[in-house]
Amino acid sequence: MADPAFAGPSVRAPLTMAVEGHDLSRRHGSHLAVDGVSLAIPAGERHGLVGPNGAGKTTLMRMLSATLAPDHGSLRVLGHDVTRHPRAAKARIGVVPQGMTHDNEILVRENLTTFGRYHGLSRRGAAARADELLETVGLTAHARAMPQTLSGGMQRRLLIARALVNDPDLILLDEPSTGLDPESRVMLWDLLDTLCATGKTLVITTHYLEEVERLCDRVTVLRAGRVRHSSHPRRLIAATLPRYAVELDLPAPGAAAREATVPRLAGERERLRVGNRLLVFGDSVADLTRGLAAAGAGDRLARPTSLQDALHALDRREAATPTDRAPVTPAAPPGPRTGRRGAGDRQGARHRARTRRALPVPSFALARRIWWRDLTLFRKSYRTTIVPNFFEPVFSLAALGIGLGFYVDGAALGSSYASFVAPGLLAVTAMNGAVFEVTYNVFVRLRHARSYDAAVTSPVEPPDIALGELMWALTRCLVYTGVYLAIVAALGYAPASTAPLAVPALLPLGLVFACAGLIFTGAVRAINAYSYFYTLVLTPLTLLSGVFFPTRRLPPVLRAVAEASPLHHGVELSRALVITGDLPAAAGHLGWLVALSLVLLGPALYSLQRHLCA
Ligand SMILES: Nc1ncnc2c1ncn2[C@@H]1O[C@H](COP(=O)(O)OP(=O)(O)OP(=O)(O)O)[C@@H](O)[C@H]1O
Repeated sequence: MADPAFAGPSVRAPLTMAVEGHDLSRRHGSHLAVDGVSLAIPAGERHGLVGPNGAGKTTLMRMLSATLAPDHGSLRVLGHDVTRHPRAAKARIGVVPQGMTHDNEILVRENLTTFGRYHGLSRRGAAARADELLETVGLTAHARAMPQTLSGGMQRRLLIARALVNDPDLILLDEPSTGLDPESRVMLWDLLDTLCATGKTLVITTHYLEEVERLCDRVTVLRAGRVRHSSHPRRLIAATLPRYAVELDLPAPGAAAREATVPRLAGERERLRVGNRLLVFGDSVADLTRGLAAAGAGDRLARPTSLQDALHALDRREAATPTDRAPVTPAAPPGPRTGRRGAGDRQGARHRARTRRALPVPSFALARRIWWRDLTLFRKSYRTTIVPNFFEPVFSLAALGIGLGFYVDGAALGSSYASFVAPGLLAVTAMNGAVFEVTYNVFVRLRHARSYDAAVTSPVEPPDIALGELMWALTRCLVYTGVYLAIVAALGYAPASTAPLAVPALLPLGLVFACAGLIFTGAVRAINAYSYFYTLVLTPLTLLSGVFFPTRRLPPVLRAVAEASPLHHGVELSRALVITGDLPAAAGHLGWLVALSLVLLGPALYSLQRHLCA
């Protein structure tokens, strides 16, 4: 826990405000998704965020979770400036996202232990916390299931458990009850009540407004990225409509015309048509009931006016008013404005530049947690991945080095053809062992499974993920080259005493290709693009970089290209250590590979940033 990455203050000072956001804006491309929102949420409050689809709720929630920086404005969450200290904020936040962002490659319980590790828990601590939370959300019996085999409601409960792993002070729930059965919803509400009783702050977005009435101390209504109203739900209702409502059906078509035919009820103060229903509001149940009886609709019961009714009424009034209405209750005192639109655009752009999140420095401690997650997966699936990686070079050596080599005059090469090919294939093994992990596997986690989306809601940042995946790629490189070299040595094709050095010496070659693969992964949109990477880059390199024949046999231009390639340097490095024991030659190639890997490392570490935190 000494690593500053797990940067939550060890003593949690009492806070009065959990969220303080001033004039927050965020664009997605040209679309202004959040537009000048100010939000002040006291610690311990249960705050609802509601609004129609596309209102900007999720975008705002992502800002609160410190995974998306505002373009403009200032935001402090739990006392931390989220653009400057996102890790410290995230260490104390729990996020239940809208989408199912489980890690579908590992078990239900491992999802929780892995996430606990991202939050800095020890292995034992993470395991104990996982068991406790599985019990809390009623998933103990499914601990060893794969997440995608759970029902939708159970998967959502798993997301809720994951959000609680770090015992957060602020819990952000983006539509948490979607897909839950009524019993699970009540269970969720009870759980949230229990959490709030311990002083936690909740921010919840939902389309179930009765949930907001039931759960929230305050509701903020967003529309088109702006705060329209912010108030206690019951105060908002009381300020908008009379206390009671009755609903009458207006059969379609022609509902609008039928509305006019419904006579005014006794006790009616206001009416509102919503679809094919007419809502009639009054201050007294007795008066409305009498009015209904008089109108021949005595089977209808008056009910308390709901938040949904109030929002319908407010929408209607706003639509009927040409200018924007002021909010019923301001959300928070607006912060210093710096010219958000019109003539202020240039100033806004300057401010945007200031509020952009600084690129985080990768944390080795957190990268190690990503590496550990990959190891967890590998322990389960190694039987399927190990075969191609271990045996492909061995088969190539048998077929080409030994089989085809029978017909090749070794005198021209200075050794048998098999001895010539064996160290070349060692370099190819290092390249392939490293590159596969950061291409297909990372692509799927980034674009399809979206498991990294979950990781970045913990203190893990995109460069930590990139570094962890590079470390895992190098681990594979080390294991595969080590085993292959042992086989080569057993067959007598590694005569030099320096041969064992080839395994660590080829790590920079693995790093070059892992970095290149990761940069490619950050750039491509479709998985099909890898066929170009493999067919047009890796295959020609394998065939032309001196693995199977000396590059001097190539035409001059092709030879110059082949000899500049990192694989060629890896092949020559491998031969120098495995066959001739020529350390100065090996050092030259090694230096070249180290230099190239250092050049590629920076872009590789930040290759996932724009996907995950932008
Ligand atoms: N990554 C993105 N790229 C481009 N546009 C986006 C992106 N994310 C959101 N938007 C757009 O920003 C607007 C606000 O989206 P957001 O998801 O924040 O709304 P929401 O209120 O959460 O909607 P819903 O209730 O449907 O979840 C929408 O118009 C949406 O299309």
